[in-house]
Amino acid sequence: MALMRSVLYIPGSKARALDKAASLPCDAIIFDLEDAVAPGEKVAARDLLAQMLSEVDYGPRLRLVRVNGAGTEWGAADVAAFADHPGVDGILLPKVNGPADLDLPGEKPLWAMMETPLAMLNAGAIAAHPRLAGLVMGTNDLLKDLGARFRPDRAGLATGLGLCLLAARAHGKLAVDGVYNAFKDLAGLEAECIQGRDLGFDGKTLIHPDQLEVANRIFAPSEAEVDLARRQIAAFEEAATRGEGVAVLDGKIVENLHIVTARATLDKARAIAGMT
Ligand SMILES: CC(C)(COP(=O)(O)OP(=O)(O)OC[C@H]1O[C@@H](n2cnc3c(N)ncnc32)[C@H](O)[C@@H]1OP(=O)(O)O)[C@@H](O)C(=O)NCCC(=O)NCCSC(=O)C[C@H](O)C(=O)O
Ligand SMILES: [Mg+2]
Repeated sequence: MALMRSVLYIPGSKARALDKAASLPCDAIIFDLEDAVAPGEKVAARDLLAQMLSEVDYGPRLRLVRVNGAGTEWGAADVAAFADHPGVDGILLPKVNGPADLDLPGEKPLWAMMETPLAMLNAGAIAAHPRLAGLVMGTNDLLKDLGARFRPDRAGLATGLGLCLLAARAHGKLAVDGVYNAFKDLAGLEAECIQGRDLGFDGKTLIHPDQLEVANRIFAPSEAEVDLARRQIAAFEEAATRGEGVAVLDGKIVENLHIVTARATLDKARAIAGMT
């Protein structure tokens, strides 16, 4: 099972952070060449990143490179540098507007930043692209393009978040929530992680190592959820021995669909345990 609870952005220009990431408890890393890297550092960052990804062992962490957009002077060379790089698991494309933006050379899985109004309207077609592995919300750019304002309840983002989740799930793809900018405000991050988890996201993109613990905890099944999943499966199997298709547990019905969720919960808990 692909764990994506915590997905940490690291500027491709920062050698110290690139090195440090190999020991950080994140499920995935986005090595960023786009917004986190100043124009004057783009070429040097690409070279540094290519070298680090050849030399550093990032263990089980999924390694994604966010390249510059196709319309920039760096985009094509970024794709060429990483399309076949053995240290890279996937390419993350910024400001994707539609499925044609995913027609790239190479065979690596592609990830799409969902951060423009057009991407929201084309979310289904983007998620259906055969090379697309997952969607990553770019909530800063989306707020900017919508002319909306940040609010703790993320009302301005609700439609976009919902459309992208629907698209991802309709096509069996992963969906990762956007970043929480105030990286010292861990209580605010926790509230936003809970919201994203309850909407259905697989995890959260992060910008600072201090945010990892919150995302790893909130996007993992709790002990109570694991216990409930075990008891639901036991109750359902026991009902099945009596020829019944529905069990009752804690005053609530348990049907086959709940068992699918219960098994997924246990699979996720096992995958997390296997990481440590
Ligand atoms: C936000 C930061 C600029 C803060 O940097 P800094 O003040 O240097 O942090 P600290 O001094 O607290 O750092 C402590 C140590 O941790 C390492 N560190 C910091 N950040 C990272 C990181 N992201 N990954 C790995 N390691 C990190 C420092 O090197 C220190 O290490 P040491 O010296 O050994 O103690 C900074 O955190 C940062 O640059 N974050 C990433 C910003 C980024 O990537 N932004 C782009 C992605 S978000 C985006 O683009 C939005 C999206 O597209 C949208 O539209 O929404
Ligand atoms: Mg963005």
